[in-house]
Amino acid sequence: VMADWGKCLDFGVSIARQARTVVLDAFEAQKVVSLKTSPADLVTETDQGVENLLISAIKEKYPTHKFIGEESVAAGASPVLTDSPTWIIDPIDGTTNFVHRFPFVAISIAFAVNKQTEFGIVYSCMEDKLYRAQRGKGAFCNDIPLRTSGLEDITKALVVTEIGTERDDLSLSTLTSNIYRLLKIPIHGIRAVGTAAVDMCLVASAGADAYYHVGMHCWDIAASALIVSEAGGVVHDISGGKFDLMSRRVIAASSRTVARGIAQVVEAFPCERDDGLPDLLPLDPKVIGLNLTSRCSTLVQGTYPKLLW
Ligand SMILES: O=P(O)(O)OC(CO)CO
Ligand SMILES: [Mg+2]
Ligand SMILES: [Mg+2]
Repeated sequence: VMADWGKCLDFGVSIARQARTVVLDAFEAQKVVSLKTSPADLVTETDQGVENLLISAIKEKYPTHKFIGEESVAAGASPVLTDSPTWIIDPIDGTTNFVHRFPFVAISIAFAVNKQTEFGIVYSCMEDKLYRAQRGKGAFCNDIPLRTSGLEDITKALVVTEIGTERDDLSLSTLTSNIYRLLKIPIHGIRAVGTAAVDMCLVASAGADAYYHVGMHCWDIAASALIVSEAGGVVHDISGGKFDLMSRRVIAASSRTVARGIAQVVEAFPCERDDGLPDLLPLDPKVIGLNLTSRCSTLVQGTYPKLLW
């Protein structure tokens, strides 16, 4: 007998709605911003607050369930996916957008059992779009069924990717040469919304034809990967092979043909797996604000005068 996790999904939706009100309340306010892995990898008190709110609500209802949460991992928790029921949480996907008030931020919640995603929820907060999918039961946005575009011809594709937070030469040159080679195919265009979860939900809802990236974490893409496949799309590794949730490499597309076309031109840069090297994220993020580090002071002071710093 296959377990039906529908009740769990409903609970996830109800806490995502609560969490959205916290995000909305904080959106216009001044934010205390800290750094994680790079001068462009930001976190705020709201990220941490929303994650705590979600995890404590789930713990109360399902005391035996496990968690992989972005900010818990940043604080030292180990992101290992076991066969136990596990909630994979990104409390704010699009923190840079959130900090700048660029109005696309999402709460991403996935639920996996036996390492298989059973449901995914992506709440695009400012748009008030609640995307969800349950394995084998389709994908929806605000209760409207979703279907990918089905596009086969890559030369007509609108492709979404992210710029990411890596700022080393190898990552940046791979990132820009990938975009260059895609544009040279040619394709219709490249977009980056600033939240991988929403990017992939755009593929699920046919606003875009494909998404690819190297360097996202499982909490960025777990929920939306299921939403894409339940909407009739395909989800692959960047090589075109089988998707691996912990590998940080993904192509989500309207069709196998478009996915293959992207896999042919896109290269991966080395990227530590989520389950292999938990020390990737430092335990003690540097608080900027008054304590500006020299490597980010120009960026911070010169570019974002409206913020707390
Ligand atoms: O804002 P977050 O959760 O760090 O995620 C980003 C990763 O670059 C966008 O998906
Ligand atoms: Mg994220
Ligand atoms: Mg996040």
